[in-house]
Amino acid sequence: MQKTAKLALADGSVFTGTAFGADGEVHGEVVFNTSMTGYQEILTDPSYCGQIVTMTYPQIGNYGIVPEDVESSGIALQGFIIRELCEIPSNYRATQTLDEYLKAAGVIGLQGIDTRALVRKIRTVGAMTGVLSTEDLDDESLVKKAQNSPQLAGQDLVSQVIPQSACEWEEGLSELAQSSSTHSFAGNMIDTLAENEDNTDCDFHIVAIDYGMKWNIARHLKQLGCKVTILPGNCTAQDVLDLNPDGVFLSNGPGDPEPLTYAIETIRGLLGKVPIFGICLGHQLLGLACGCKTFKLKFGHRGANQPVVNQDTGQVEITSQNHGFAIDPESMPDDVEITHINMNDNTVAGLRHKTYPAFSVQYHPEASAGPHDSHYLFQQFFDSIKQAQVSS
Ligand SMILES: NC(=O)CC[C@H](N)C(=O)O
Repeated sequence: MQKTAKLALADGSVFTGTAFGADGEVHGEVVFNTSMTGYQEILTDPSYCGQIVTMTYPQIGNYGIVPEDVESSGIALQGFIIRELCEIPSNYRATQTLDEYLKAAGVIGLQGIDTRALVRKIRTVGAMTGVLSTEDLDDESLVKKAQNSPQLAGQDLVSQVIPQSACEWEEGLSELAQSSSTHSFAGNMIDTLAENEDNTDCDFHIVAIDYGMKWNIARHLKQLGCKVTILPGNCTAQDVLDLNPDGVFLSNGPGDPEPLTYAIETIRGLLGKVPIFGICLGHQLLGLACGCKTFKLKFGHRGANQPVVNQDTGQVEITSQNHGFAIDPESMPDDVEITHINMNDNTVAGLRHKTYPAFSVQYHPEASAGPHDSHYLFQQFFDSIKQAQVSS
């Protein structure tokens, strides 16, 4: 029998549809993702912690759930909203339906609402707090709860998703990922996998600081031929330096970067001592450590076809993105420069320190899901480590 579920937003609107996945009630910031595929990678991306995610693509679940395609050990997002759930997936790799997966993970799903209307509202008003419930179906009560839910800005959500302890990461890219990368159409980009042949003579040690890292990033770092040690996002600069790394990677992660003062302090303690590469939250934290400020975007960038222009080459990369905050270009000190710009709204998509070997991007070169145009950034990190060894 079909069960009703409702989404109420802080602006007073209520969307009524059908429940799938688990029962219950959650609150979070309601955001949308425009990717046509990749719902499993989105569900398991820890950067969505604290958010209720709506997919704009109209049918979700049609290729089921594949155990090898997860990006972390669980689901950190609060709730999942779609137009239509596919109940009979068609995929030889799938072992479960999306409905079964969300039920087992205790995540509430809502389907059958007008997701276009919801997305247009978010685009007009901005990302808002909302409540998703299968228990309380009273509109007035739900709207009140949505209005009283905590705002995402100002919270430290990283502490909810960082690993408990350090570990060594051993897994490279899967055969499937390698073959799809080799056959990608990013013809004029440096092919990371082909370049790896040259990396085998270098025994570099990369420390990846994990603020809620997507596993495909760790796989890419391993694929460079490096030893990869993962440290929890609350580590100190001394913890990192004690491992004597050749390079430090700063991961993606959830929420507002500004309250993460411990992470900013750690990065300040590493700047100039070791080459640094940051992705998404890692990019924002590197910017903050260099003296930049961040601000909240109206509704963020979440999707797999965000065009970014590389300021060095003039080439456009089609990128995978998931962020709600960005670096304020006005706040950029003289020793930091912009390397990439988002072509949709001209926001900062990449930066580099002018004297220290440190660079970062606001988007996701590891894709998962998304295009492979930006894989070259991993090799760029490797090359910056090599360069630092030569000049030291
Ligand atoms: N994917 C990420 O690392 C997201 C960064 C940050 N939480 C933001 O929303 O802007």
